[in-house]
Amino acid sequence: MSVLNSVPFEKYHGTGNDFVVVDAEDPVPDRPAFARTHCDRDAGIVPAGSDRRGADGVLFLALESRYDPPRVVMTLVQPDGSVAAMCGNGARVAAAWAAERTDTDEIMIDTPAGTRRATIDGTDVHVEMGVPSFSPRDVPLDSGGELVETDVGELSITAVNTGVPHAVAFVDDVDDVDLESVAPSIRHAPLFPDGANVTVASPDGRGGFRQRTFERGVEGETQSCGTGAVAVVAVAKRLGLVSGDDPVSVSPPGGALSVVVPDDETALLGGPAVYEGDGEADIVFRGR
Ligand SMILES: N[C@@H](CCC[C@H](N)C(=O)O)C(=O)O
Repeated sequence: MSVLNSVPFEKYHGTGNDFVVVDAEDPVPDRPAFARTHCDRDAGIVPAGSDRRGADGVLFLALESRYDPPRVVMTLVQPDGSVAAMCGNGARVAAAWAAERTDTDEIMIDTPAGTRRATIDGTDVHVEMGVPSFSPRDVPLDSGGELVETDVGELSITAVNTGVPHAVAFVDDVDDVDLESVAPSIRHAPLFPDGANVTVASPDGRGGFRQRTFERGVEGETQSCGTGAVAVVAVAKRLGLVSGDDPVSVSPPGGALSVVVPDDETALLGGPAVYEGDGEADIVFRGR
């Protein structure tokens, strides 16, 4: 491993889902190596102003401020070096970062899963997340039909794509699930040719849901997952647990999100995006 130089970074989190943010104008030749090294929870970077080491991913953001509304191209490189097609909390962070630089309250975010519109209101950011799909081609699933309340590993799951694939299981109490132990066999099940994020949800007693997600790419549980929160409400609607177009509160361990899943229109994800601190990160080649 050779360290040649450094780039400025900022750190943001969306309900505890935390990201190192690097301006794509600053060249980082080996992005997977950079993400593997700096996201490490034991040895990764700590920004000035924060004591949380490492991150759930690196957001490389390319701002195109000549457009109205301004656009930002978002590339999320995860701690295992993979690139995620979409990230709900990452998109909220990308919008907050771009809004800060353009003094606007509306941003278009270009992601591998499509272009998403975001609106900013103080620290709250709402992102249009697209229409969730249960189709085997979209999830994707190695199956002739949709996967609804089907036993896979130790959970009864429903598969949905909300920008990335999720296997969602409703349980009595999310705290009773040993996620690190039950999730990997589902995350790697041959049924999911691209793998899946594994999300469990239980009623919060107030009409919303509690949520926990084991993330592909992080290969562990995160404090929050935005595509997972949308997946919870999409599956809840599919199973008849909720109806209508009203916002539903979804609470991962890191905070509270607001989710709207209309029948055939784009879903909406809302919640805070918070600046944590900044610093300089070594540029790393041939990372672990
Ligand atoms: N934390 C994200 C999801 C990131 C992508 C996921 N790990 C994958 O690879 O599918 C979110 O907030 O949506």
